Amino acid sequence: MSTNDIVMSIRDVSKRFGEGCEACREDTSILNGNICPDCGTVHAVRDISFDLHEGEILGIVGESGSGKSTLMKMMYFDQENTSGDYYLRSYENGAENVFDVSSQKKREIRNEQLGMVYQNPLHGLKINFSSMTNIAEKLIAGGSRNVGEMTARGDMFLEKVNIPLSRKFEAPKNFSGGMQQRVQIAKALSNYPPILLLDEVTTGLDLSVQADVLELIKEIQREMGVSMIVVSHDLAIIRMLCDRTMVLLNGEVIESGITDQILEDPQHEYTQQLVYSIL
Ligand SMILES: Nc1ncnc2c1ncn2[C@@H]1O[C@H](COP(=O)(O)OP(=O)(O)OP(=O)(O)O)[C@@H](O)[C@H]1O
Repeated sequence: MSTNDIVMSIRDVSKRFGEGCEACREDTSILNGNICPDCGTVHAVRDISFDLHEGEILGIVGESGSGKSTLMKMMYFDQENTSGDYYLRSYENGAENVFDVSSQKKREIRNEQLGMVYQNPLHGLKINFSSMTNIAEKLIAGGSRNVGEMTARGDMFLEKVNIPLSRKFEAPKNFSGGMQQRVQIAKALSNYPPILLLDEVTTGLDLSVQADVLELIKEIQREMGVSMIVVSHDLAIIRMLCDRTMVLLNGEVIESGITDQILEDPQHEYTQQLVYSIL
């Protein structure tokens, strides 16, 4: 990592499901979509590189199966990469490939330097435990021990995401979908990670609830200056939130740049279809 304001660098990252064969490892142009016609290996993510800058929101857009979630899971160590490098400014000032560090160090990075908000709140929350307990769990994992401080931090973040404090000891299973996402956001932010990863966080919510959650994300970015990666199949959401955007198709980046430029002058035929579909 070189430039000072880069908080994350991804270099030539790939993920294959399957061993691959001589044919598809040497020449990915033989793939049918992202699948090798000879051996059936899925090339879910192929040689992706990008930088995330301090305070920016980077969008990753593409249709179902294009590799968005797989890429996000690798960044949060939910999934192992097949090849490539991953650098974080918050870890050894970007000098070490964090794909290669021990599993204990990866856990520390997850707990202290990254926040993740999943499409399905069941993946990010213990749905039967209270919102406050969910936040405390993340804080303890990040090294906190002082109960008073943890409670104060929990209150602060629940208020920030508009969860009434009168309900902080209630389990999120009793909450609406929008409220569950807001608790997930509070939990993900509670250790003040420099980077927040958001994977299809408004998919499945009513339009008005979706708008509230998107507004909250923008507000948090403005207030806290946290850098974000937003994955969505919906270009309208990307347009609302993201400074820069990468378009994925069959595991590859086919276009990237300033979001407004991509929307105004899409170069790739697939991006043109995406853009025209929201006009
Ligand atoms: N565990 C797995 N085993 C085999 N193939 C997988 C696995 N996980 C994902 N894939 C394949 O990898 C490709 C990329 O999937 P991924 O979930 O990353 O796409 P996506 O763009 O996030 O789609 P969606 O929006 O539907 O979640 C798909 O072809 C998918 O079938």
